[in-house]
Amino acid sequence: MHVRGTVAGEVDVRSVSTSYGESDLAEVPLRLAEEGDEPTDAGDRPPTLGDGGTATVADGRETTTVTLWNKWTESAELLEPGMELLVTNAKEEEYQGETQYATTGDSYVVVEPSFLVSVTSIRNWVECPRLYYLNKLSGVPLNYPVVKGTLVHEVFGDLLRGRDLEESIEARVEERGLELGLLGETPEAVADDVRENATAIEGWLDQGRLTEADSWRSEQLLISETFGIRGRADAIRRGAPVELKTGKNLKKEPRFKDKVQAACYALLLEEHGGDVDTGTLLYTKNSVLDRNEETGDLTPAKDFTMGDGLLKFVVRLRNELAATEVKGDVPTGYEGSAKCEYCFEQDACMVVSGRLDQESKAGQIGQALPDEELEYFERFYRAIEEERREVHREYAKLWEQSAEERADDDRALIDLEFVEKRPLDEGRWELRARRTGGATSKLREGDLVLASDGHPVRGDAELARIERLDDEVVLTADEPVEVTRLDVYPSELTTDRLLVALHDALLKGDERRKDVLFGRAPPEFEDVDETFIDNNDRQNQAVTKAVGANDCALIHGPPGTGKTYTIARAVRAMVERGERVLLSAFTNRAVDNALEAVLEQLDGAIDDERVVRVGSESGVRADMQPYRLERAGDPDERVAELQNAQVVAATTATCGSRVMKEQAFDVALVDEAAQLTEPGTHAAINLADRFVLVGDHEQLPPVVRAENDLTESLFERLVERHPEAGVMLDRQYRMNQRIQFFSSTEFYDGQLRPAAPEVAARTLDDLEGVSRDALPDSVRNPVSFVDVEGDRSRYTDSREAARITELVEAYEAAGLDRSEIGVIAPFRAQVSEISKHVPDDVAVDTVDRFQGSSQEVIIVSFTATGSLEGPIFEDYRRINVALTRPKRALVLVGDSRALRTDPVYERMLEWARR
Ligand SMILES: Nc1ncnc2c1ncn2[C@@H]1O[C@H](COP(=O)(O)OP(=O)(O)OP(=O)(O)O)[C@@H](O)[C@H]1O
Repeated sequence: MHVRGTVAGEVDVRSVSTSYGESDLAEVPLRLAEEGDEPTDAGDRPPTLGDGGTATVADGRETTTVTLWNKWTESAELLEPGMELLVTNAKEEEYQGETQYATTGDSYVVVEPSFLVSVTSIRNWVECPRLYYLNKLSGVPLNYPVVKGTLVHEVFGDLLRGRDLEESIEARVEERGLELGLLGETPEAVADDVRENATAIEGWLDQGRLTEADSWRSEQLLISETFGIRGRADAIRRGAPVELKTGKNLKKEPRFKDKVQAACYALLLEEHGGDVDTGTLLYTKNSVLDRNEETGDLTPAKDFTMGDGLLKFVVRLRNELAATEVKGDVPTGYEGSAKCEYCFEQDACMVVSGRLDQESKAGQIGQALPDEELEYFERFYRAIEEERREVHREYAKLWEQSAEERADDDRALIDLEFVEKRPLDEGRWELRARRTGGATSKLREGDLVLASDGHPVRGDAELARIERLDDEVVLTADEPVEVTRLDVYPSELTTDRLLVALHDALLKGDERRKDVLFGRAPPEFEDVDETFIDNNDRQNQAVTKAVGANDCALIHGPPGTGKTYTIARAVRAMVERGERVLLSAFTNRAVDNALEAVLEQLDGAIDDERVVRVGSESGVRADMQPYRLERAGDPDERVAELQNAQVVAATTATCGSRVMKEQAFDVALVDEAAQLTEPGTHAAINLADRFVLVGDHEQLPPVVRAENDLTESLFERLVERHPEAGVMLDRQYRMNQRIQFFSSTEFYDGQLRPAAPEVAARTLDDLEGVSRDALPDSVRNPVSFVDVEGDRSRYTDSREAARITELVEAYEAAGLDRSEIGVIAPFRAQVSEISKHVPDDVAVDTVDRFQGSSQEVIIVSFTATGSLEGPIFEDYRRINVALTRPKRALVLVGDSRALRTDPVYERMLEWARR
């Protein structure tokens, strides 16, 4: 029986005498999880307690005592009230009329099981908890051993999938052309190096194949909901894990930390029904060594027996890590037994400890950062870790939510009909499935997803890339899965990069930059005596500031005010001054938009080859593909392409990649800066001497899961701190004057004005073949309100949807093309509801997907009836975005009685009905 619940009080740890001698025990008061809080695995349900049995009832749940015996007391010592605890295979005991539980010889004790620790983290932790922390802060750098290790792993996977050795080496080395170029390596030398390692693998595989019973699977993504561990095993042979190490090991036994890693996979496999009693470590370098020079055991493959004791030890290690993270503690190194004098990272460790003024076993060197910087670091470290917890909750939803719930939440595509699996040339697979029903989802072409045969955790699942997504789904994956379901794969990559950006900004950051960021010095500007834009004063001022900034400039651009145009003009001016420019933004779409405008501005001012777009093939828009930096190929050529580029465009996330982190720029221009968290902004501006942030803090805030310091952008903070560094663009080129009015008064102190009379006066009549006279009276004006008494559902409104369908038809009848109409709704459910009724070429979506774009006509569905609990669009900034998308006509559809209960919406109603 599994017992799961929340620690409800202090844990009592003590020793007692038993018939076996002295034993340790810990008594944990536990508030049991209710049935239904738990995954619905039959048989493993939490116990239902009978009437009489239990001691106290808190929060309507039963509190009981769970006794953890012997070594598990180590995990018990980590517990604090409020933490989650899971005990597997517990036994039930009656004590003074109360039902209690205790561990048995088969039990595992898991602290915070929903904190999903990666196998790599556990491996780092066993080496040294402090090392684990340092790795988190500084990320994986671009260096040859790392790249070589990746290559050898890739070739190993290829060999297992039956690819020819030479073909694999050649292809894999070619794929990493750019990285190898940056490292100054030649393909020949790298191929030799990889070949040496791979030969060991091949030889060993050939031996292995002698046995009939050998069954292999290359890489497998495994997630354990019981142990709270996830990872990707290099290979599974006859159900047991095989781990590849590119180093040497001359001992008979695998290294302890490697065993720990293999044991993690064993736990994962056992949860998936396996029974694992051995593990294999393959030290590829061993086979290269010269027998005459080295003594010891040169066999590359080392098997070991996976005892129960090791598996339990690994779970305790994991518990240590999870408890530390959940409490928000920083490891000191004293938790483990590693010796600092043997550690390669000792110096780095001391520097970080010294600068962040942290206790550490290695000691400290150097001077601590100023207090405000330390406070900033700690605040954001905590915020990022909270964000990570939210990502972990996303993982937990993979098993906590039913397939239908996930589909409704837009996190999965379910009920696919498997069509076929087809082997591809490189040993990979193409998987095809048909969509049944018209389900929409967040998933997009190019996304990495969990493809499964029914359940992403309990079934057969593998990471796959969506190649095509229409009526049919086409995926590529390393292993064939009979796919019937796709799930959004939560990723910690973004969180990891935020942490590294924070670390780099504070610990490697320039002092002058930090003086400005922390308000210790005002930003400085050079005089620039040149007119860049002659028909718009503020735009001209903005470019002047951007060009003349020694530190930073801030361009505040309300909707349609020519932000992109201004950025492009500034980039041209910088390029003409011979500067190297990084062009960045939060989304790929914004990067491509800005780049398009820059190319238009540059118009031959520099060679096309000197403009480079860094991003994945699926992320970059089709018309920008010619500028996309190809990663594969000849290292020298690839690296020259990047180094010679004078303008490099990439998302802020990509700016945190290993390749981009090696680049340096004179200036970084960041669009959509108000949508970026502070560390997210650092990722881009860390790479440049000066920076220009462009955005609008009255539109969408940063996209984060947790509610904390990450919700305010660096842009917004700096606009407040250094108003003198900012310029607000005030002329808009988009909206009819009536449309613009509400947003201008409500959000921009009435400062926003039409840039020209033609803009102010634009109506649908200007469009060819469109006549407003053909429209119903109620929507003839540029702004109108259509009152619909709602249907009282929470997230949908069928009456509004029906009315919107009629409106779309009316616009069409008046001569408007359907693609000129956009419909915005606050909830995904209402978006689906409306999409069912209106034709496909009408864009229907939530506000977030409309930011940065515009349409001739926008219809907003408010989806509220009766009373409002708060702003419908969560945040007034969202309504600002919705109302400023149209150029010529805006129709608000909603229940006026509900809207009137909120002062902002009430003013909006007055305006719309005027
Ligand atoms: N100074 C200018 N002179 C003439 N046209 C301009 C000027 N500035 C901007 N425009 C035009 O106004 C339109 C909107 O400009 P742009 O796309 O740069 O706006 P934006 O502020 O980036 O929009 P959004 O708020 O959606 O991000 C474009 O067609 C652009 O060419």
